[in-house]
Amino acid sequence: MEIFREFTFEAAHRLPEVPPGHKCARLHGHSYRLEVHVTGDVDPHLGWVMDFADIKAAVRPVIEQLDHYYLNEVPGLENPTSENLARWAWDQLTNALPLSAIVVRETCTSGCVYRGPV
Ligand SMILES: Nc1nc2c(c(=O)[nH]1)N=C([C@H](O)[C@H](O)COP(=O)(O)OP(=O)(O)OP(=O)(O)O)CN2
Ligand SMILES: [Zn+2]
Repeated sequence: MEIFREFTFEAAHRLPEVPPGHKCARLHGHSYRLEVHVTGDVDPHLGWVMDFADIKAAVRPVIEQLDHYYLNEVPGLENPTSENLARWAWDQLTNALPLSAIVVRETCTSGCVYRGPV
């Protein structure tokens, strides 16, 4: 079964590789939403895959690197698209959690789903 927990953070970014005149080349910010999905068997006694609190504890140091930062200055996020942010978050968390997906939402209508390297 798959469970998830959602986190939010505020951050600024610009996209350095977009064509000249693209609006996203300009400095701007988002109220990001990061969903961390983990997978596993449901423990028959506890009735859960994992305590949501354990997901929160694992993700906290990741959010602390992002919240109220200029993402372009975070090592590994020099081109902070949703896609690169999802991959970066996966790499940060893959040793701590049995990940199945990372979902990044930049806005209410735009985002990406990363299910790990294939
Ligand atoms: N595939 C991607 N496309 C875009 C990304 C991205 O990370 N991956 N990022 C951006 C910008 O960060 C932009 O701020 C967000 O995009 P967009 O959905 O266009 O945001 P708007 O709220 O401005 O959308 P409108 O509906 O046009 O108002 C761009 N593309
Ligand atoms: Zn943006």
